[in-house]
Amino acid sequence: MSFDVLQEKIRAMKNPTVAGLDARIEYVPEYIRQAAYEQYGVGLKGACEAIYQFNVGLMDALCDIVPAVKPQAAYYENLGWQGMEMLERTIRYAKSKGLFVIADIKRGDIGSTATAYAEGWLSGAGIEGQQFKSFDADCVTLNGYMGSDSIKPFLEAAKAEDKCAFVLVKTSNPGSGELQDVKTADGRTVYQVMGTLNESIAAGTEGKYGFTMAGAVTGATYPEQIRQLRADLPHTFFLVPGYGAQGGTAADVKYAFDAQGHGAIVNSSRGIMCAWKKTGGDGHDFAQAARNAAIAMRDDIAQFVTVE
Ligand SMILES: O=C(O)c1cc(=O)[nH]c(=O)n1[C@@H]1O[C@H](COP(=O)(O)O)[C@@H](O)[C@H]1O
Repeated sequence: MSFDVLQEKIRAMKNPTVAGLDARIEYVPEYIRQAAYEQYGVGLKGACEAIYQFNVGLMDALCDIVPAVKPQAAYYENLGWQGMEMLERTIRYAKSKGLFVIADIKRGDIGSTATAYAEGWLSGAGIEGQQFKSFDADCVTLNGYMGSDSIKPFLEAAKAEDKCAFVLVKTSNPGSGELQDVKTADGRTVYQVMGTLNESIAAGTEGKYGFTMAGAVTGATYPEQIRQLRADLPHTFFLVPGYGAQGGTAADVKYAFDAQGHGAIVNSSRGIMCAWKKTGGDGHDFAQAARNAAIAMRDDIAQFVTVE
């Protein structure tokens, strides 16, 4: 249970960051796309193979400096069943390289349906009384705004295998305040209510670092809210997206960490994947450019946070 596995990896690499794998075909260098199209044709299959080659190159370049990857399911669903098959291969490859895999699926539904999602992404599909592995991620993102019964099935599925989940609390997007910042009768914001509910659902699952298996998503674009949530939720591990491409800085994300530099991981997707577009090259340097961007992000955050 809990976030111990991820926290250990972060400590070993002294790097509390996760590389997003939000693979759009436009992010893949021309030479990789052309090779895939020659073999498989211009279409869904060719695009999937190009993205897979790109993902593999990124993971090879990043796996000794970044502890985790976060493939966003939308970019794979976008390509139909072949995209989902490629996502499964991407997850398997990531795990073979020792990377912790956060499947960014943002699911949320009634209990029975949540159970089906949880089996699919974490514990395996239940068939004739047995569990058969499907996507087998280490962690998922959830939209828990349907309430605790939409989250609990994931925690049940995660428990058996030391997996975990991040639940949306205060998201990074411009519209997040429209509902999440609304004040309730007792003066708390909706995101505070969500964060507290989420921590209470998972109470008792704290691991050796003190964090439960139900983490929270807190966007880098709202540093004051992160600071408040860190104080409110001492047992909640934070996923902090919005660094880089969305404007979040190292000075903003520092509030997500506790005094030991534990309890949070910061995501960058486009900032790492698309780094090659800023080198002036033709894309053959994409892996080195991603690696340099990941190292720069690590060092940037290290100015403010020391992981003990
Ligand atoms: O759950 C998430 O990861 C997430 C939550 C949130 O509030 N904001 C947010 O940007 N994300 C995801 O984090 C990634 C951000 O990508 P970049 O802006 O390219 O670094 C995308 O995969 C988003 O779907």
